[in-house]
Amino acid sequence: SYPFGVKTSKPDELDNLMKDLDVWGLNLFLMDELTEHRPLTAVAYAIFKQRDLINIFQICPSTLLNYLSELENHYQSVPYHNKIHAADVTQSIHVLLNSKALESVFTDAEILAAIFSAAIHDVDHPGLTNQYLINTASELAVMYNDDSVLENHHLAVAFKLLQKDTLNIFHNVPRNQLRSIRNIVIDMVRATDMSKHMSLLAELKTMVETKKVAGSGIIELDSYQDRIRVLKNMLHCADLSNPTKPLEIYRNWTERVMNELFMQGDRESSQGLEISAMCDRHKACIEKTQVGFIDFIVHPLWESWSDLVYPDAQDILDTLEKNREWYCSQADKKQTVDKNNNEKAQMSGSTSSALKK
Ligand SMILES: CCc1cc(COc2cc(C(=O)Nc3c(Cl)cncc3Cl)ccc2OC)on1
Ligand SMILES: [Zn+2]
Repeated sequence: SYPFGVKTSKPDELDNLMKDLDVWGLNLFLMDELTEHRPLTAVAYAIFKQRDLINIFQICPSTLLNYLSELENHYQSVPYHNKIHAADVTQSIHVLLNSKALESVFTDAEILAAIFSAAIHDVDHPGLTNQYLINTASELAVMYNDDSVLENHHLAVAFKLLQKDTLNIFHNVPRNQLRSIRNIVIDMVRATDMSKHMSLLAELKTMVETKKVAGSGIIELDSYQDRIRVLKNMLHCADLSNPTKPLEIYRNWTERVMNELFMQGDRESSQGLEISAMCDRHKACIEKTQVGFIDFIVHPLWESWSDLVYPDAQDILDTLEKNREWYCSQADKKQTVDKNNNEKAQMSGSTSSALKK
């Protein structure tokens, strides 16, 4: 049967899982299984329906399903930057948009742009970093002059698909409104480039310091610049949300992203290139990498976001801090094991040499 626009052999289980569409920590790996590997189409369609975007923008349901399906087909089967990640970021931004502090702050067009941006933000990702594509003078790097190469490519692929009449979900959107939606989407997806992280976080911190709040606790965003700053940071937070999810889900994402980075390291090694940071499967310490990732990137960002929407993101921040402690204890445990093994190796080395004498 076809509930939520996708085929499933387990309609009741899928129906049950979809009840958690608004919950932080929805299991998108289970969603992938129950939708027979169409998690993005199922999740994005359900969100469009729940937010009434289909009626508000007069979107033809079959065109929406065709577009989402085609978009999903253009996600490559790489370990991390695949359609499950796209579904995860789409569902995550959907939950962030529901923050009480942001209630009725954004227009329907801004909400449409945000959900659409999340769904498309990594389409046709090759499982390689911008730096690798630049270092190897790849087609994409030449096409985009080494500037946010992947992010520009994701945008171009997603908008190219819209040029087909059977896929153009914006067919009935007034031209000037489509113009502003396209500008927001381009700004948001370009802001997922990790090289923009520090400037994006600085903008968020400034907004928190100068935050204007109505009596109700709802944030007031007067200028377009402020609104787009919040939307860019929102997608960036959703993109960096793995460490804030339930531990077993987080650990699955860690395994996937490290596999993808290690595969790139293997390629670099076989091409005689220097292996990029974190990409050497023989040297990386996965637990330490995650603790560093949280301490230097993820926690600073989520601490600022939780200040902006205080107190709506407290539980998310708590989970992040608990997960950090778990990876830290794992790193310590690994350190102890390695130390013991080294001591044993030395012991056996010294005893065996003593025996030889
Ligand atoms: C900077 C420290 C660091 C950490 C890692 C591996 O950990 C992770 C890294 C990322 C991660 O870097 N994701 C990412 C984003 Cl948000 C935007 N553009 C490119 C990428 Cl690769 C997403 C999830 C992770 O673990 C669950 O690689 N480098
Ligand atoms: Zn992403």
